[in-house]
Amino acid sequence: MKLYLVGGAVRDKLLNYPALDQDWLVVGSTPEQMLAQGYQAVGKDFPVFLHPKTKQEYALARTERKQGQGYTGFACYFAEDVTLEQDLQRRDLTINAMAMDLEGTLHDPYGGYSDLQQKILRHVSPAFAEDPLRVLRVARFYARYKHLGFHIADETLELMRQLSHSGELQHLTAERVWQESARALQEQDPQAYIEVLHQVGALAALMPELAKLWGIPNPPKWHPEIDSGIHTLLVLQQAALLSDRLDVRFAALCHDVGKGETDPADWPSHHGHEHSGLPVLKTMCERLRVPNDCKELALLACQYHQLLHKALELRPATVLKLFDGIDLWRKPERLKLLLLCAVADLRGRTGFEQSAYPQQQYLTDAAQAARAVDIKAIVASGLKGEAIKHKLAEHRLAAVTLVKQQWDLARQTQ
Ligand SMILES: Nc1ccn([C@@H]2O[C@H](COP(=O)(O)OP(=O)(O)OP(=O)(O)O)[C@@H](O)[C@H]2O)c(=O)n1
Repeated sequence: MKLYLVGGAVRDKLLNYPALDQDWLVVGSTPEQMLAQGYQAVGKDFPVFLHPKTKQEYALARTERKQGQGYTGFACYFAEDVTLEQDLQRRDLTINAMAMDLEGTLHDPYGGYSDLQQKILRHVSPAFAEDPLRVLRVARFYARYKHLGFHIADETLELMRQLSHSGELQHLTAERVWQESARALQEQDPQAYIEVLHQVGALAALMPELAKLWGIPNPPKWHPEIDSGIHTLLVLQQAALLSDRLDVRFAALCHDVGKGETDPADWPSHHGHEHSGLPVLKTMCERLRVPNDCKELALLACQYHQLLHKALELRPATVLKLFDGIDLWRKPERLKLLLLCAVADLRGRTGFEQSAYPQQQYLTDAAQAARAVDIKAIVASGLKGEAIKHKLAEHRLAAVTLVKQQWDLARQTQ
């Protein structure tokens, strides 16, 4: 039997990019031989084994043929006679279809090295279409390597377009779509993932609530970029500069879904989009089985982003209502995360990329003052039940009022 390092590990080694895991390919072996050598079988559908010591993955060379629709319809053939070239041919991109043997020799039958040097994401063969998730994978690799100058080959974009319009994406499970999207959102250029999905029609198939935003105008005074879809991409880009967190990036992506609900007669204004977006976003998150932390932050960003922008004009009582609404008291970190989305929302407009956002410091100061109110002292004063709640609210209001007075004074003297 012969062993090869394959896939992402080879690609990232040649790119000098940090690789997370190492996948090995075994040519000329059988499950029985692998088990006899102490490997542990883990693959349910494919012949994959864990090395007894390193626990790295070793897969037997295989060919695959799609049967029927969706992910589960695969006929997988593995036997001692499956060659390296055959196994590499069933893979998605040429840069993922290279192998390196234990002597360090590169095996590259499909031109992966040349594509890597020319920075091209190109599919290996028509077998690409056998797993529609690959449309999302290519967009994710683009989000990862765009800053290095990579682009997607025209013929691959065309294939992605055909797959997206064929209805095949509808057969992907929510788990696979979310897993791929979550990984993509954590890449260096997450907006590039959404942009490509939109370009090939995959966004309309998987997240129509977001795809709908393209073509919907905003007032040019506040949004020189005008289009709500372009704004969404810019906001996600800014969010990625501000935070590595998936929940923040997802919330930034979704904050404006309500604009898709505005009556075109009211364009370019979107009065009330913070509220009209909520049921739409909830449906989208439930369909995609978005984890609760991401879903909750996205719903709050949708509901409160406008109020955060107006923070400096709000009465202290309204600031407290905002704090109640986001449950600042039990989840203090939320305000910080929502403010990151709000900063991204402001800077995600052409010409506003460097804008200051004093609301961030003001609300941080107000929250700190409100949270510093000593509940124990109120309880110790002998008050009971509702009276404690009222006194607490009174003290918090006084604390926020003081912060507001200091801020107003500072702004007047500037
Ligand atoms: N739908 C898929 C999934 C995987 N692969 C192949 O399996 C390899 C390993 O897949 P995976 O670990 O998912 O991706 P990596 O390429 O290792 O990338 P990452 O760095 O994102 O893990 C890929 O390189 C590719 O050759 C594929 O062709 N089609």
